[in-house]
Amino acid sequence: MKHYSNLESLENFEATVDLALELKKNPFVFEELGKRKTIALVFFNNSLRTRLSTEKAARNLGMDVMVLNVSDSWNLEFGDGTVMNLDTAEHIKEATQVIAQYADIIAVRAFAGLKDKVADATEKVLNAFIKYAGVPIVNMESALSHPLQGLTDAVTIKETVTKKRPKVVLSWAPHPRALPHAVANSFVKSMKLCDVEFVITNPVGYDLDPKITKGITINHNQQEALKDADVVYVKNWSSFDDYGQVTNTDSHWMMTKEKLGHAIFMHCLPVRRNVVVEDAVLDSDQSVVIQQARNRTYAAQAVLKTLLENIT
Ligand SMILES: NCCC[C@H](NC(=O)CCC(=O)O)C(=O)O
Ligand SMILES: NC(=O)OP(=O)(O)O
Repeated sequence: MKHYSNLESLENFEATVDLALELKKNPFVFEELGKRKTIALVFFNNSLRTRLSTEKAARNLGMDVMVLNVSDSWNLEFGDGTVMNLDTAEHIKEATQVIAQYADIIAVRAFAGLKDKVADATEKVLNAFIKYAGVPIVNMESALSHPLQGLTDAVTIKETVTKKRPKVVLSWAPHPRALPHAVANSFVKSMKLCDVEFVITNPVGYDLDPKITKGITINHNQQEALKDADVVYVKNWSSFDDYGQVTNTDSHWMMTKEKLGHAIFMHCLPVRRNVVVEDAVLDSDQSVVIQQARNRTYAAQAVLKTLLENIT
């Protein structure tokens, strides 16, 4: 694996899930691997979990860590041949190569703009790093995917659910803001790689990219979809068809204790209480959201270990 840009980058998904579970038991066994190696974490957007868990993962492997919030740096230009006499002070071509002078691995977070479907699909920021930096790149949530989260979610289900071929439901929830599709996309891809019965439920007009959901049951009736679920993963996303728009805020789609039944509750966090999910769910033993956040460290560590082995 040269870069971790999406879940397909992994040569062996199942082995990586198992590696993350091993690393959770013994986090420091590879602490020599990353010695004298540096990772730069570059953020174009906010973060709590990804920022801290990726840093912790790198430190567990003996790496040095640097963090750059792009909002503290120069305004970046992405255009080709632009006459840069306006607001942008530095071109992404120089910026990526310069960061690579200080870092052996670069991890990048750059969300979808949600204004232009075609533009978001080009993964402009992630791909610029891959094209120009010349070092391995890790996706910390891009326009279309959040593969560190998708990997974590498979790890969390594997360690929590003992039932063979459990029923997993991805259930859309309302949200006041337009949110990206990345988390949902990577969860779908992750579940396609796991031995589970997988169903997606969302309102009409909120179907995810059909190229990603191909072969998966989408049920627009939430009650029907949730029947006999073992795992319920809740997430909001904005409309894909009416790209980036919030066309539905129906609170009936909020997850409740009653709807959850006997299932465990998952969410990538951050989550809006009593909008996306009611308190009674988050405050119950059925919620594994904190365990999920913990597992982010070991999923990131499995990815970084694999990348480090290829550069040493
Ligand atoms: N990285 C995990 C989720 C990040 C982002 N959520 C958010 O922006 C929530 C912000 C809010 O609730 O205002 C998303 O859905 O992709
Ligand atoms: N789940 C997740 O990626 O959280 P942050 O956005 O806080 O990093």
